[in-house]
Amino acid sequence: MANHLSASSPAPLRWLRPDVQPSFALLDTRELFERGRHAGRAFFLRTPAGEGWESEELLGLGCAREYAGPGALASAAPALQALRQHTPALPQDLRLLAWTAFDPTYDRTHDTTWADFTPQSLYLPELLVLRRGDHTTILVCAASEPPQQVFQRWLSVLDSPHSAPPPASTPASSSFALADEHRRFTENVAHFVANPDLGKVVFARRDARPGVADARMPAILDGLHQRYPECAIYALSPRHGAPVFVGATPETLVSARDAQLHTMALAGTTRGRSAPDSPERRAAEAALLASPKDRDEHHFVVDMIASALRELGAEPHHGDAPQIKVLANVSHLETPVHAPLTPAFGLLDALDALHPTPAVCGQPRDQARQRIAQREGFDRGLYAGPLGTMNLAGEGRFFVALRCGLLSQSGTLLFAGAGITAESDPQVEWDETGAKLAALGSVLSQEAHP
Ligand SMILES: C=C(O[C@@H]1C=C(C(=O)O)C=C[C@H]1O)C(=O)O
Repeated sequence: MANHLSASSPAPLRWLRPDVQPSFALLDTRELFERGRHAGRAFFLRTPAGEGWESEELLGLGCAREYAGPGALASAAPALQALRQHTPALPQDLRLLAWTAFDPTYDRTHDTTWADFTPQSLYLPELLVLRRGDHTTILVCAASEPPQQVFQRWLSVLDSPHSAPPPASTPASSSFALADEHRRFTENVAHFVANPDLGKVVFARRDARPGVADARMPAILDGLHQRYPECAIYALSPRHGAPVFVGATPETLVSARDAQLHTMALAGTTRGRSAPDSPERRAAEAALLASPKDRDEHHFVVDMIASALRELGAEPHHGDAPQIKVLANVSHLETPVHAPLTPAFGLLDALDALHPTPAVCGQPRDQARQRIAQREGFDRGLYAGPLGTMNLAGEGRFFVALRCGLLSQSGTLLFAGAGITAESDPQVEWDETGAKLAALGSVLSQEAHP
């Protein structure tokens, strides 16, 4: 179970690097996620090569130590330093896994969709499996039990293909009138356009899909990877039997590696209604590059990222004009932003300063976040929040959890949003969210009729 530690009580951690490759090391990481999630917390992340990183697959099972609750990420640095001091020779390749809700202060009283997910967590899993090409690293961390015992426990879970099905989980969509979704979203957009009192606001909406059979999880993760090879594919189940938050995101929130910080502005979207590289998609991308509405929407994000980094003491660099990021379902405007890291700030400081960018929230940020909480009508939970991993040297990669859904046996709740400015058209924005929902939606439909 998780133990909540403050920096002042840094109990030493025990760890183990098994010297024999266990039998499960031969199995697909997605299959291990499926087996492991029936026994405890499970986190899967497949990241593409880029920003100085090789592509890798990571699986974290269980939780040996957790820093949870408000400000968990922002205030973690001293706690981690204490942990390193009190646990000699902690391996550098150990990973902390983390997520933050889009709005950790959102009042969940009337919306229990995300009840299983603590709004913020930074934690060390009990079992970490890291795969890069043919190379697999396995690390075990233990808070109180001997690490060998923790390892044996996970071995017996992972060696058995017949994991017990989870108990019936909270029906993800039960408390919502999804029928109202179109009316609420388009009214929100129309209302904003009639009185554009902010530069930009991002409104989201949901959709539901039927449940998928339990054992289909590995196939869903594989389907996402096949269709979105340039995206980070993620799945998180916070405890035994909880719903699984799953998605394929194209958006890096922040990455720190080799003294360089990387982030991006990703905003401005075209559906193209056709395959990447088709003449029709190319024409839509040219129109996107020339669209003042999309360029405006994009520039809010570039400007905010650059000024947030400058406030941290960084010197950000980026190109003058956006490029096109092509995905199977949509194309986006993208501006990569880089900055040398300095001793004055680290990855978690940058994450705290950048989230939420106007790509998922709006500008000015606080007013936009308030507007979303007042008008959107549901808890975004982890949708549009940061999700990623970091090593103990402070290098890591965090993504914006987009193109996602909350899967339970009773159904899947999908989430997507669109940047709204004074020039927005409600139905066009609705259609854009439809194309974004299809990222996971199309893979789920394939899985329903394999
Ligand atoms: C909000 C989402 O996507 C974000 C909004 C975009 C836009 O408005 O054009 C584009 C990329 C993302 O930064 C989403 O996928 O739900």
